Amino acid sequence: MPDTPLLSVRDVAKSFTLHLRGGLELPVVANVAFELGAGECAVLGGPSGIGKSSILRMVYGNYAVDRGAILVRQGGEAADLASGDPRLVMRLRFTTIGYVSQFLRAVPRVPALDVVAEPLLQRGLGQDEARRRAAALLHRLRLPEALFGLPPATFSGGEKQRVNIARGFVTDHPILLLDEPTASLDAENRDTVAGMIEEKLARGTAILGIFHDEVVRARVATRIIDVAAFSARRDAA
Ligand SMILES: Nc1ncnc2c1ncn2[C@@H]1O[C@H](COP(=O)(O)OP(=O)(O)OP(=O)(O)O)[C@@H](O)[C@H]1O
Repeated sequence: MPDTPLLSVRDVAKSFTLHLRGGLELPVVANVAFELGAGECAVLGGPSGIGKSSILRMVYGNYAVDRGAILVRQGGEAADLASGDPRLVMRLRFTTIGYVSQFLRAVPRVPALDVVAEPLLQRGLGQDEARRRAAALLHRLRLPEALFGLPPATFSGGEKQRVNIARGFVTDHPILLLDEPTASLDAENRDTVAGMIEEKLARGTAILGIFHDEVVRARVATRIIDVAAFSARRDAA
C-alpha cells in the first residue's frame, strides 16, 4: 500500500433507489476500500454490472455515496469528496481529479481544437500555447488536421473518443479517472493511448480506470481491484 495515498476510499456503500418501481432499493456495492498512490494505475475489474462504473462515478462526485469517505489529497490536506459539498467537488475537479468518460459530451458549434484547448484556457494559459498543445495531442492521436476546425458532433465514434482523450490528457491533474478510454479505438490508437497512460504514470499521476481491452490493461495496470469483493448483492443473497 502506498505511504501517502492521493486517493483513499473508505468503507463506501452505494445503492440505487428505483423511484419508478415503488422506491425499490437496489444495493450495488458495500465496504469499498482501497488506496491509490502516485504513479499507480489501479484497474477496476469484475463482471458486467458488478459496480465498476458506479465506483468511478462516486470518486468523480457524479454519484452520491450512502456511506463512507472518499479522501482526496490536496496539498497537505485530505478533502472528503463524499461529503456532498458541490463546491468542493467542482474545486477538486479543477485542481486534482481529471476524468475521461466513455463518450464525448460535445458542446455544439465548438471546434475540436478548442474542445481540447479549453481546459488549458480555464487554467490561465494563453490561447496560442493552449491551441499548440491541443494540436500536438490531436496529431499524436492521428485525428486528421482537416477536422481540427470542425465541431465533433458529426465525427465518428473513434474520432469523438480521441478528442475526448486529448481533452482529458491535456491537463496535469494528479489523479486521472479513465472509463474505457480505448473502447472505440483501432489497434494503432489503442497503442498510442497506452503510451500516453505510461507517460502520465512515469510523471507520478495516479490512475484509476476501467479497461475491458486486455492488451491495454496488461500493459498499464499496476494492480487490479476486484470489485466482486465489494458486491452488496452477494451479501444480500
Ligand atoms: N443511475 C442508476 N440507477 C439505477 N441503477 C443503476 C444506475 N447506475 C448503475 N445502476 C445499476 O448498478 C449496477 C452496477 O452498474 P455499473 O454500471 O456500475 O456496473 P459495471 O461493473 O460498470 O458494468 P459494465 O462492465 O457492464 O459497464 C447495475 O446493476 C446497474 O443496473
